Amino acid sequence: MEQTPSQTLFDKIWKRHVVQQQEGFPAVLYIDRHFIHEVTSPQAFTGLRQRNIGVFRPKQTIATADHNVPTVDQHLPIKEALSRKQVETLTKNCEEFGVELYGLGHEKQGIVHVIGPELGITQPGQTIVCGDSHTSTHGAFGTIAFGIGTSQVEQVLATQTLLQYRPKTMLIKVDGTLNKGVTAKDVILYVIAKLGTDGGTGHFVEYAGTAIQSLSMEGRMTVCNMSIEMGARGGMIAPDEVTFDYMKGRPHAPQGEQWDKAIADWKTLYSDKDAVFDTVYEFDAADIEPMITYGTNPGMGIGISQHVPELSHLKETEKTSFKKSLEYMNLNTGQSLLGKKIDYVFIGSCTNARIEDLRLVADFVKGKQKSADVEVWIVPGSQAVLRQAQKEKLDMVFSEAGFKLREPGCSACLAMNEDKVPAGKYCVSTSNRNFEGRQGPGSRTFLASPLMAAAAAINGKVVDVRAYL
Ligand SMILES: CC(C)[C@H](C(=O)O)[C@@H](O)C(=O)O
Ligand code: SF4
Repeated sequence: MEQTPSQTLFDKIWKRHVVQQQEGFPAVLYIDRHFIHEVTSPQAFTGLRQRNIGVFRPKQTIATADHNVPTVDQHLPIKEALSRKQVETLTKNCEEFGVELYGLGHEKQGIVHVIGPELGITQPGQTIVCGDSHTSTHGAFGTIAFGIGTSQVEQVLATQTLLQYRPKTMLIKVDGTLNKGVTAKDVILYVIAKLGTDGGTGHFVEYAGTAIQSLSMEGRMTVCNMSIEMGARGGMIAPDEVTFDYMKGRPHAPQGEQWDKAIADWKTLYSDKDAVFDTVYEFDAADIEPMITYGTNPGMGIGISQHVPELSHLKETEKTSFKKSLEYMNLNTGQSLLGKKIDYVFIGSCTNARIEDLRLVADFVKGKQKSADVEVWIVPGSQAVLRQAQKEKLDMVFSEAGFKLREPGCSACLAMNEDKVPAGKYCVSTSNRNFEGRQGPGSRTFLASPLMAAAAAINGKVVDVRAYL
């Protein structure tokens, strides 16, 4: 009998989902799970309506309201007109087309990439799409998960399939033990700083190696979440015991006999020993220190003991945008960020607003007080995270420290609601993007881990968290 050639994890999942493939054309790919939110779904539903067609498999689409929701007084009508309209439109569309909605006030509401995994809707081996770039988060479970545009949202609603060219594959291996104070967020900020914001272009990444395996599911989600920030189509990690333990008993996870069957299948989801990737990078965990970004893209990151690069380190073509970026941030080349005074701290987003992140922060700030000059927002990723935080009395720890625990949503990650960092102010943020104006017009963002953010909140300036552990 002919032996199956070695396959990557990506190929194994991809092949299972190809409905049709003609040479030279995109594959027709079956989609297991489709998440939607209020920003990128309205035109898709309008398109269906215009063509007089329904949602082909409504049970495979799950909706939540996250980008435009306020994070205080969620029980009241949304004040801001545009946000209110977006959320109302989503509600109407879901009702009309028979899609389950975890809307504002629903106990399962939250950021789309937080609730999918938390409810067990995201499962190893699936194909998952959403009209949102950070759909890559779900890859932490060993799925092919990626963001799509609104016209593709319409395609998936109508057919449960998508036309896709097979991307190239990339292996990013991080071996070794993470240093004290170094978290999953630092790992991915480090990788992006090394590869640049276009380092992953055209590729689907698989993260592997002992440092990646040592991460919790929350940590793995943080890593996969930011794959898109280096231009990759998505990121994935082979499922293992950590994955299965996380999945077990979740509301939508398989039960009983189905569970055993699922586990047997999920155990086959890994890249074969001799599988060939188009591109391979290897890193040593020992080289990674707590990271911080200084510029206006997530690739502009440094270890906290390092300095903003000198212009002489850059290619001629990079110099202009680099200078513009530093002007926006009001920083200088060669400068250390240590001691830089800050105004806001945002602990939230689909990168770092899971219960583990909140626990880490609470553990660090317990018995400490925030700096009087800093405003601190903690925005849980979901209602479930909020409830769990309250159950564990983390809310008390936060309020004693002067941190405000708000209600779930995307919030100041992209400031589509009222949570905006004012112009010129500095914010240490656990989110994934530091673009110009991302957290509000003129706002300045330092991306970092929840630990680094918590330490900045207490000290009122950028510090090396390792000095406080
Ligand atoms: C609004 C949405 C389309 C967008 C995305 O695709 O990522 C947002 O979630 C973001 O993080 O910028
Ligand atoms: S939390 Fe931020 S990155 Fe995540 S989906 Fe919302 S806006 Fe996008």
